[in-house]
Amino acid sequence: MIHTTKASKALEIKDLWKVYTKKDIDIDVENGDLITELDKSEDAVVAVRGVSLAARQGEVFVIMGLSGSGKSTLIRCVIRLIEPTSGEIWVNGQEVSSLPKKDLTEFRRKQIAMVFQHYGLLPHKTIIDNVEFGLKLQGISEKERRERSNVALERVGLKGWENYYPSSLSGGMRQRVGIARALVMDTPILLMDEPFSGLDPLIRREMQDELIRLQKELKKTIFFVTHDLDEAMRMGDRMAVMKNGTIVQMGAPAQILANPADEYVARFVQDKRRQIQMADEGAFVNGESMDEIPGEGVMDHISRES
Ligand SMILES: Nc1ncnc2c1ncn2[C@@H]1O[C@H](COP(=O)(O)OP(=O)(O)OP(=O)(O)O)[C@@H](O)[C@H]1O
Repeated sequence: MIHTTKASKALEIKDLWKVYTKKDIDIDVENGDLITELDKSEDAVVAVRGVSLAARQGEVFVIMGLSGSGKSTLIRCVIRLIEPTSGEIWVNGQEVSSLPKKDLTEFRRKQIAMVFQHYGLLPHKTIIDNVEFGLKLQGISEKERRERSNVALERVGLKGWENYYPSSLSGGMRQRVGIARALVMDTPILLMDEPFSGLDPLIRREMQDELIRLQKELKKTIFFVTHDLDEAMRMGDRMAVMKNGTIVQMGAPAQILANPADEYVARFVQDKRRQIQMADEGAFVNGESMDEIPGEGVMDHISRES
């Protein structure tokens, strides 16, 4: 069961704003007139506007939205790869937003590992060297590095591939290395920015299953960005839908599907609702039994709502 006490919040974002500006200017986000000005200006982009959310320990929290809605900016602000304009970020009781720069490396090392869409593997290093690279930077002994990297590679199903180079691996396998590289750091939180977007649909599905399996085993808190509703529904315990820098709806995927808050969300979910309605009538979609489609209990919600 998921508890909602303060202590169970692994990651909390409070009223976060990010305004990209060409010039270095002070921005008071409370000043509505200024924000309206900036929205019109060609010299600024208000990418995230007043986002608040909390991911609970051990849950997969998905951020979904169309391209340009602010997902990547938000997830990068969490580890301050991008500096927020204002707002607070709390990770396991620590305020990240006010950490001095010198303490950021230590914070990232202990708390959060990130997996990107483009795996970012070092082409001239072997798979095992890629996986243990972060540990090496931390000065961990070679013996421990090897042991931990072997465990991580085994977890993602790449035992036996230690001494190959990234160029010998398929896209799916490279992303497994990306995940192993994050797991080996042994952080309680994983940030994943469209990690499976570049993969073929079948491989993507396989990777989603793999991550769900790993999640059950390791119980990490995962903050997962995607623009794909199917993926959001498969992966997410809860999800937030972003539009133009704000969260327009947040909740369990089944609830959102059943009761979209506005037209934007409704457009996202309409195909899925149709699929589920067809499944209820015993249909198959894309050759797949609809039993495979996640969101148990959704039809109950839908029929109650419609
Ligand atoms: N470095 C930057 N400088 C200026 N504007 C930026 C910068 N990075 C992103 N933006 C703008 O901020 C807005 C949000 O972009 P962001 O990449 O966070 O959205 P996204 O939902 O992740 O989109 P995508 O899925 O395409 O990556 C967009 O209008 C984008 O053009």
